[in-house]
Amino acid sequence: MLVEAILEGLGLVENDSFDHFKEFEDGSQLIVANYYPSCPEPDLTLGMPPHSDYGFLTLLLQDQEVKGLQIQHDGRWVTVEPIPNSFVVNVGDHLEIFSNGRYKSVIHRVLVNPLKPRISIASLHSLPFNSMIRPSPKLVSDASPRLYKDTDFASFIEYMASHEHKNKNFLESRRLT
Ligand SMILES: O=C(O)CCC(=O)C(=O)O
Ligand SMILES: [Fe+2]
Repeated sequence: MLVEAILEGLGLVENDSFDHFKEFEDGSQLIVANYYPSCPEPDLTLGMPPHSDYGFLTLLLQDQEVKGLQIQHDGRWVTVEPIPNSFVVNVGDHLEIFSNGRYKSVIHRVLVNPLKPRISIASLHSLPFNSMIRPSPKLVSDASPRLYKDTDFASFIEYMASHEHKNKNFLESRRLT
């Protein structure tokens, strides 16, 4: 549903939607359970450092009681208040690449709480692990040149094993300019 709406919003439904839908239906899902112990000195550390998610979309179930997730917006960190019975939906690197920059992968981090531990569950969705992710050809033109290199899981592993990740994030490593 979400992916359909996004493809429609990008103007791709009438053109090559069937190929895309099929690939997404056969796509990958990675579930991550995060546990952040309480920390007596929360100003000295982070639960999770700033990053963007590898994948197309992340559905995140936040702890209902203990906040901690922050997104970077206009150069500031903004706390994402937990909303009962709802998922936070994050745009990941693959959607930024696929949409040739029309959607922006969101940088986020997690603070720790001085008194209570926090739990979150993230479900990362993308194309199959062996698929190549590239800007949709329909979104590349003279007016909107291709911004990202081809990207697959192997390139992510290569990046993680390299020294590059100390200097820039994965998405930056895929930029052509
Ligand atoms: O714990 C959270 O709220 C966010 C977790 C997260 O960013 C991740 O698992 O990638
Ligand atoms: Fe994340």
